[in-house]
Amino acid sequence: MNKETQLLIDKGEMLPLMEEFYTIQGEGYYKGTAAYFIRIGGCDVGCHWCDVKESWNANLHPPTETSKIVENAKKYSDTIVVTGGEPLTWDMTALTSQLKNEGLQVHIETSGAYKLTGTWDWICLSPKKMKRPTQEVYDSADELKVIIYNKDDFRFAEEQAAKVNANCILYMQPEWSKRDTVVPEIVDYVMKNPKWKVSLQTHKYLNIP
Ligand SMILES: C[S@@+](CC[C@H](N)C(=O)[O-])C[C@H]1O[C@@H](n2cnc3c(N)ncnc32)[C@H](O)[C@@H]1O
Ligand SMILES: Nc1nc2[nH]cc(C(=O)O)c2c(=O)[nH]1
Ligand code: SF4
Ligand SMILES: [Mg+2]
Repeated sequence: MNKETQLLIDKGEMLPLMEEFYTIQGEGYYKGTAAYFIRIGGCDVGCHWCDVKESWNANLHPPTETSKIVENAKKYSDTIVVTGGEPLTWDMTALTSQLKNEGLQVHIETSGAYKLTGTWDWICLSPKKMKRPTQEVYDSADELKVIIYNKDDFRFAEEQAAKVNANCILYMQPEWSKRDTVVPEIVDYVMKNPKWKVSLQTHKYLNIP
């Protein structure tokens, strides 16, 4: 990559764009809502069950001008979900300020592992054991979405719930490959601990992106 491109990426004026698609938000609070997804490449958190491992290597995704991403996205939806990869790998200031200038609602899906940049209407924090979220993300998260893969994840979920702000909505979401065993455990847990809600990856049941 040439120096000029690297400089623009450092400033958030270019981003490694993996894919973009108009779909229905499948997960969490906005489940069922039409939204345009911008998936930015690059993540070194390393979840072994990650369902988008192709996103991890940023070098495989073309550096794309942030202004072009915005010009395109605004044609599709009033609600934009920025995901990845881990979007907070990059400076989200330019992307979100341009999306906000277009009057769009801007949501993020993040592990919270890196510095919180950008202006967000909705922050979905999905914390990971390997790289813990920053305090700023705990303080700003609108929803906490803990992925349940095994029994220890219930303990981790409570640990994370103790760190988020009081208004944060709490979700447990089954890890997809473990859903048959984990869903009954989540159902039981949520009935016993009703501060939690269930989130499913409904797009996978609907066979949409
Ligand atoms: C692919 S991640 C990208 C955004 C960010 N890196 C993060 O982890 O929040 C988007 C969402 O999918 C969740 N996710 C990834 N793989 C999953 C799986 N196999 N089953 C259930 N949820 C999964 C993540 O926890 C996160 O909430
Ligand atoms: N439909 C749909 N909803 C989603 N919610 C979060 C997703 C993500 O990968 O960040 C996702 C996704 O990939 N597709
Ligand atoms: S943090 Fe997100 S993108 Fe990165 S490996 Fe974990 S689930 Fe995948
Ligand atoms: Mg997904």
